[in-house]
Parts: sequence; C-alpha cells; structure tokens
Amino acid sequence: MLITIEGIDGSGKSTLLARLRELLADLDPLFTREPGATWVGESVRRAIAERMDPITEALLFCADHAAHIDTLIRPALNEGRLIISDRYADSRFAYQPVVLDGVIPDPLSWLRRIHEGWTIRPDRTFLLVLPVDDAVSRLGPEKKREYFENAAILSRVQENYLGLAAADPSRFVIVDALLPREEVARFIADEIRAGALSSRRRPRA
Ligand SMILES: Nc1ncnc2c1ncn2[C@@H]1O[C@H](COP(=O)(O)OP(=O)(O)O)[C@@H](O)[C@H]1O
Ligand SMILES: Cc1cn([C@H]2C[C@H](O)[C@@H](COP(=O)(O)OP(=O)(O)O)O2)c(=O)[nH]c1=O
Repeated sequence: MLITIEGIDGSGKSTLLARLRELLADLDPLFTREPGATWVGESVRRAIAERMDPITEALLFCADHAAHIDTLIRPALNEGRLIISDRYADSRFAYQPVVLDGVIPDPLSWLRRIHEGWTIRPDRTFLLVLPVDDAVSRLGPEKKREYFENAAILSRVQENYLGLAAADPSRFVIVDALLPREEVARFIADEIRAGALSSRRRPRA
C-alpha cells in the first residue's frame, strides 16, 4: 500500500513523519521521500541550491521520481510493504506549474505527459493545508526569508494542491495543519492503520 504526505513548506510534514514512525512502528512501514530517496535526489537538491533553470529542475525531479519508483517503490509494493512517502508526484503537479508559469505553455499537461505510463498512483494522499502566513511563520529564518518575498508562490502551490484533491477525492484526505501536531499525527496514523488492515484483506488490483 502506498501512502503519500503532501503540503506546502511549513505545513508540518517532517514533524508528522517523525511521529508516524513511532505511532506505526508495529506495521513496519517503509518511509521514503522526494526528492532524495536515491542519488538522483541529491542531484535535485544540488540543482535547487544552485538555482538551475526551472525546466532542468523539473526534469531532475521527474528523474528522481523514476529512480524512486524503480529502486524502491515498485519492489516494496511487490513485497506487500506499507510505504509512506514524504512528498511524491503531487508535489511536481503543485509546485512546478508555478515555477514554470510563463516558461512553457500549460506546464501541468507537460508534467502529466512525462509521468504517463510509468508512475504509480498512491492509494491514499494526506494533504496538510493551512493559511500560507502560518506556514511561512513556522519556517526557519533562511526559508522564511526566501518565502517571505514569495508567499504568493506558496499560495499558488496550495491552490494547485487543492485542485488536485478536488479532481481525485477518493485518494486525497485534506487535513487541517493548524490542529495540534499530536492530533494531526494520531488522526493520520489511525487512517493509515485502518487502510493497511483493510488492504491486507483485499488483493492489490
Ligand atoms: N501542528 C503544528 N502546530 C504548530 N507548529 C507545528 C505543527 N507541525 C509542525 N509545526 C512546526 O512548524 C515548523 C515546520 O514544521 P515541519 O515539519 O518542518 O514542516 P515541513 O516539513 O512541512 O516544511 C517546525 O518548527 C514544527 O515544529
Ligand atoms: C518532490 C518535489 C519537491 N519540490 C520542492 C518542495 C520544497 O520546496 C523543495 C524541497 O522539498 P522538501 O521536502 O521541503 O525538502 P527539504 O525539507 O529538505 O527542504 O522542493 C518541488 O518543487 N517539486 C517536487 O516534485
């Protein structure tokens, strides 16, 4: 079963995932993330750090996703593992259309075409949502500065996320990221546990 956690920077994903490791330890989930599960992900981080052009960055994120699926996601699903990924393809469809706006026509369609035929759809996606000002206020000084001038970017990213959720309501669970962190973690852990137990009774389609 493949679970993904999504949300804008500052929505609480890293905090949540650390707590899910404790709450779900008995299910022995495989925790992973994008970017970064493979060495390709390290090249993505370098591209971000060196502020490469948005097309190069987008294609590197896609290459990271392909390596992630081939080396980790697909083998783990074949073994029947529960996988929890901190970010996944929806981050591409939420962030890149904003940074590619004006660079190429209809970036979302371009990105969807790149993923077609080889990406693997998550079984459930938890989307952490909160007012952007609250997210920016939670970020560390360096990210805060970076996003302070660009809070509008995070607003557009979150709007994209909400559009993705509206288009795929059976997969997305929208979570109020302003709730206390323990409440967020326990709610999501319970949802994952219920899904994992029911999926064990149902062969993967
Ligand atoms: N539910 C919450 N309520 C208040 N603060 C939170 C909550 N979740 C996380 N935080 C704090 O917000 C900051 C960013 O959280 P983090 O997990 O790093 O977000 P992300 O990984 O989504 O960027 C951290 O200082 C964290 O302690
Ligand atoms: C996976 C992914 C992340 N991102 C962005 C979201 C973040 O701002 C940034 C790094 O991801 P992030 O998960 O925030 O890593 P870190 O916590 O180490 O900063 O990359 C994309 O723009 N597209 C993607 O496909």
